Amino acid sequence: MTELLTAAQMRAIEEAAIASGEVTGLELMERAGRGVVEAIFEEWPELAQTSHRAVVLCGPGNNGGDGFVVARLLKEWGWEVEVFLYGDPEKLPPDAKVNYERWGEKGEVAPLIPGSLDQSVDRGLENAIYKDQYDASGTWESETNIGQQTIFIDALFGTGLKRRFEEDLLDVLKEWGDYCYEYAVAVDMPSGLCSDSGKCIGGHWVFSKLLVTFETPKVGHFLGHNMYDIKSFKTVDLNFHWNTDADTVGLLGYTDLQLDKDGWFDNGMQKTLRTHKYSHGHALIFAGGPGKTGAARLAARGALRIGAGLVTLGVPPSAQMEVASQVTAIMLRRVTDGSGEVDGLDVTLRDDRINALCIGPGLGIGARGEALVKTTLEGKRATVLDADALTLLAQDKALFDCLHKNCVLTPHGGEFARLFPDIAEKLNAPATKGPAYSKVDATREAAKRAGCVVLFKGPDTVIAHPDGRCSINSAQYERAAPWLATAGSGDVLAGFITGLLARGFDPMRAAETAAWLHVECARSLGPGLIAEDLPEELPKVFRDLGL
Ligand SMILES: NC(=O)C1=CN([C@@H]2O[C@H](COP(=O)(O)OP(=O)(O)OC[C@H]3O[C@@H](n4cnc5c(N)ncnc54)[C@H](OP(=O)(O)O)[C@@H]3O)[C@@H](O)[C@H]2O)[C@@H](O)CC1
Ligand SMILES: Nc1ncnc2c1ncn2[C@@H]1O[C@H](COP(=O)(O)OP(=O)(O)O)[C@@H](O)[C@H]1O
Ligand SMILES: [K+]
Repeated sequence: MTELLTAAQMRAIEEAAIASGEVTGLELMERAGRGVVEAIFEEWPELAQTSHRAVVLCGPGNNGGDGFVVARLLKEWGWEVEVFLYGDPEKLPPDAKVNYERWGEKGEVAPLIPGSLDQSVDRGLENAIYKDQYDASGTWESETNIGQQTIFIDALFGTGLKRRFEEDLLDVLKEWGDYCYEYAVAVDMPSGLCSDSGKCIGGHWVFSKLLVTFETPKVGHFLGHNMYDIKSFKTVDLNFHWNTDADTVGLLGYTDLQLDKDGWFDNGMQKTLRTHKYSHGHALIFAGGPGKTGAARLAARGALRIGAGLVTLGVPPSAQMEVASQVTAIMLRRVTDGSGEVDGLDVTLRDDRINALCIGPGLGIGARGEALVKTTLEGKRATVLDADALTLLAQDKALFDCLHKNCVLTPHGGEFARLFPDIAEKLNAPATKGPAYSKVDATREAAKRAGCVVLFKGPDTVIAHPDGRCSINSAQYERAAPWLATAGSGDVLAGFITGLLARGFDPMRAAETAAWLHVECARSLGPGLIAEDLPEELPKVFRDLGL
C-alpha cells in the first residue's frame, strides 16, 4: 500500500537517511528540485521544446530551497527566470541558503511584497510572442502567448507551514490567484494548506495545476477538498532507503485489496465447482416500513452482486407486499422486533448460516428500529450499521456500548457529528496552526471509542480500525467521481460491505475493498449514474480486473 506520511514522519525518515550517511540534505534538495523540473516537462512536453519564462516564489524554509534549485535548473535550460523570496535570506536553513547562493550566481532575488507579482506579469506580457494568425488554410489560430509561456512555481511553504500568514503575504497570494494560468506548479504542498490534514492554515492558499511531492505523498494530499484545482499529482522518487514503525496511513490501490485472482478466490471466498451458495455466506439486511424500503433493497442488491451466496431482506409485515413486488433473486423474510409476533428477529437469528447483517438504511428511528439494533448487536455477528442505525446509536449510550469488534460503522459527515460530537467539533474547528487535527485523526479516535471499524465517507473516505490501522480510499485527482454523491449510493456501499462480510472478509478488509470497488463502479459508469446502477456495474468492473 502506498504509505502516506505526516510532516513529522517525513522529517523523521529524512533525518534518519541523512544521519546514516546515505545521503546529504543538500543532495535530497537537488533531487527534489530536479524532480520538479522533470515533472513539469513530463506534464507539459510542449514546454521542453523551447525556452520559456518562470516566476518562482521561494519561502523561508527548505521548500524555498527546492524553489532555488528549480530556478537554477530552468535557467540552465535557457529559460528566463524571476525569483522572489519571502523572508530574510540570512535566516534560511543551511541547505536552502546554499541553493540561494548558487542561484545568486545566475540571477537576482527580489523580495516578495505586494505589487511585485503584478510588475513581473507585466514584464512577461511585454516579452511574450503572440501567435494569433491565419494558418495556411485561412483559419484563425487563436493561440495567444504560446511563444513564451510564464510558468508559476509555488515554493513558499511545504510540510513546515505552522500558522496563519501575515497580511502582506495574504495580499501577495491574492495577487497570485489572479495570475494562476495554465502552468502553475505546487512544490510539495499548495502553500497555505496543511500537509497533515489538507486544511487551510494560512488563511489563503496558492492555486496550482500540477502538484509535485517527494518520495511518498503526505496524508493531507488526500484529505479535504481544498485541492480541487490540482489536475495532476506526481511523486518524485528521492531514492533513499526508509521504513517506519509509525502508524502510517495507507492509500488504497488495486494491489492492496488482494483482488487478484488468488486473493479474491482465497480463504473460503472461492467460487469453484465444489462450492455452493452457502459457502459464500448469507446476508440479512433489514428494511424499513412501507414507502421506506428502497434503501435496504439497494443494499441487498449490492450485497448479492458482490458475491454473497444468499441475501435476505428482513421486512416488517406491513412492507412485505411492497418488497415482494420488487425483488426476485433476493429472498424475503418477515422480521419484527421480537415483541410478541411470530418471526421475531431472535427466531430468525437462530439460523447460524446467516453470517452478515446490515441494519440502518431506511430503518426509521422508532421503537422497532431500536429493538432490532439491540437484538442485532447481541448476536455479535458481522454487522454493518449505517444511516438510521447510527442515529439510534447516537441517541442511546447503552446501545452504543453494545458495539463489538465485528461491526462496521459507515457514517457520512452529519452522522459522524451525531455519533461523535466532541470529535467532530475538533475536526470542524477552523484550523489556525499546523499540523491541524485531521479526518484521519478523527476517524482513528472514533474507531477506538466504538471498538470497531469506522468508515467515514466522502471523496476522501477514511477507514480506521480500533488498533490504529487506517487507510484512505480517495476519489480525488485521477480517481475523481463526483457523480457518486447521489441519493442511495451510501446504501449500496453498506450492501457491498455486508456482502463481503458474508463472504468471509474481516471487517477492515471488507470496508476497504467495498469502498474501493464502489468508486471503481462510479468511474466505470461516469456522469449520469444513479444508485441503482452501481451494483449492476460490478460484473463489468470484475471483468475489467480480470477476476
Ligand atoms: N523531507 C524531505 O525529505 C525533503 C524535504 N524537502 C523540502 O523541505 C520542505 C520542508 O521544509 P521545512 O521543514 O523547512 O518547511 P517549509 O515548508 O519550507 O516552511 C518552514 C519555514 O516556514 C516558516 N513558516 C511556517 N509557517 C509560516 C507562516 N504562516 N508565515 C511565515 N513563515 C512561516 C518557518 O518559520 P518558523 O516557524 O520556524 O519561524 C520556516 O522558516 C518540504 O516541504 C520539501 O519541499 C526537500 O528539500 C527534500 C527532501
Ligand atoms: N464528491 C464525492 N466524490 C466521490 N464520492 C462521494 C462524493 N460525495 C459523496 N461520495 C460518496 O457517496 C456516498 C454517499 O453516501 P451517503 O451520504 O450515505 O448517501 P445516501 O445516504 O444517499 O446513500 C459515500 O460512499 C461517499 O463516500
Ligand atoms: K509549496
